[in-house]
Amino acid sequence: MSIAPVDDATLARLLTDWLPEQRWFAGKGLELSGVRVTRRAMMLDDPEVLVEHLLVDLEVDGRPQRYQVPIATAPELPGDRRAFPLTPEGASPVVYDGLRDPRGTESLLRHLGEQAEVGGLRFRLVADAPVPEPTWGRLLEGEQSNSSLVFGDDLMVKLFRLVQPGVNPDVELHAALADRDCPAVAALRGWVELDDGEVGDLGGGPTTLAMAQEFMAGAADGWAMATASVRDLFAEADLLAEEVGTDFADEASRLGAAVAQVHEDLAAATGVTTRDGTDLVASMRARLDAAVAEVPALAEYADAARAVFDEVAGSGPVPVHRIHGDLHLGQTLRAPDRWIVIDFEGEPSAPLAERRVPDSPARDVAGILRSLDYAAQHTLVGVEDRQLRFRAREWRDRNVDAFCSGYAEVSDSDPRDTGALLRAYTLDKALYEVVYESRNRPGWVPVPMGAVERILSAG
Ligand SMILES: Nc1ncnc2c1ncn2[C@@H]1O[C@H](COP(=O)(O)OP(=O)(O)O)[C@@H](O)[C@H]1O
Ligand SMILES: O=P(O)(O)O[C@H]1O[C@H](CO)[C@@H](O[C@H]2O[C@H](CO)[C@@H](O)[C@H](O)[C@H]2O)[C@H](O)[C@H]1O
Repeated sequence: MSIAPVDDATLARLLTDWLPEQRWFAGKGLELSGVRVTRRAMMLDDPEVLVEHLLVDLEVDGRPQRYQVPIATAPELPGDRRAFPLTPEGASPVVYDGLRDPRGTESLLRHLGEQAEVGGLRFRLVADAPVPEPTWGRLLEGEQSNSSLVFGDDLMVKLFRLVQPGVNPDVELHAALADRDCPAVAALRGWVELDDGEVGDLGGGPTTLAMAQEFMAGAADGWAMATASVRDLFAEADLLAEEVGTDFADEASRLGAAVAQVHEDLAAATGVTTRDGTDLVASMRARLDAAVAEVPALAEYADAARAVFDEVAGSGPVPVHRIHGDLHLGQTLRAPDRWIVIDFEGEPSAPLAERRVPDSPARDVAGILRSLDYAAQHTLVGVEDRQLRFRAREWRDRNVDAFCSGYAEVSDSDPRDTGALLRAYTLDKALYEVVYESRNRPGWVPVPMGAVERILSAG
């Protein structure tokens, strides 16, 4: 017996309740309206299950967003796993998350292996990529803005949830880095794209929907490693940082070298130009104004912060090239043999055109320096222990130095020599973090607020 797909209007109604519950939904807590299914494509038409690919348009607080949502429709939920149903209990047929159906994920991999064109979706492998053996995919359960499936032990496919017209920078920059044989990223294996005349407003060219890349089994997250090192230092009251078994300095130095390698290769692959200092700080000034408006406690720092940005504005042209753009320790992985940098998508909610503007590598360096400060300080919010505070600063300064030394071994510039520029980017990131934390983790606000104060008092 064949299964009938649920109609568009019913789907839109089900999605209105279901989307806000999804981890990757970017409009949490905001008003959701106007949910419409604007595109449907059949990915698997099996007697036991239908798997469809949907593009869903909606408004979040009055602003348009487009998501891709694979769904499965079947007589019943797949037995042994949580399927995240859209339909209420007892409904028949059931509609549920298509990425949680093994038959659905296997069909996705089969399309990729065959470089198929299905319902207008083009599945592509890079020239020398191994053709994957069909198998089902396991969905990663971390806090992600996208959804990643792992197949076997060496392939990962990430679906970009928010769909914007054009090539996603994650695929674009992984491809550029692959051309340079950059060792500090996972190998790009393929992608899925849509060249869509039907929807009309996708822009005409290819729009990236997903990226396939090498899965680094057994890799450790940079943030997890750094925070484990800090915890161990705090537990060993009598030892210096270099005497603790999990001292991070050698790793920080290797990470610095890896980030510098990524920058060298991005510069070579995408070209170096210059931007005037005034242009470069325009977004920093705007962010400062918006941050002060949202978090009034920042007002007392505003004049001093403006002076930091003015210094860069008056400094003439600054070399720029494509960079990562959203780098922090959570975007780094320590594979058994090397560090790699992941997730070159940039800030998913920013327009693609903005994310593709060349910028100074100092922005990425500042991202890691801020992250090292976070790793050292975030457990000490509200803790008065002066000894621990001293040790946290010591850990941070030691690892900032190690990271910069490692960076300077590969690059022809040492981040510590880029004074005013690095200071401006670090301040800009700390201001962004004050707003981010006040919205998401108010208890953590003192971490970036302390950094704003420190950066400005060091002037
Ligand atoms: N190539 C990879 N190999 C192994 N794990 C990876 C790889 N890329 C990403 N990951 C894991 O998946 C998580 C999410 O990846 P990421 O690219 O940051 O997704 P998102 O864009 O959703 O934030 C990472 O935190 C990391 O743990
Ligand atoms: O989701 P993204 O990876 O794009 O980044 C957002 O969330 C990050 C938190 O996960 C946030 O990072 C801040 O906290 C980190 C520790 O949890 C710390 O390592 C970073 O240095 C700090 O900026 C990031 O700012 C935000 O954009």
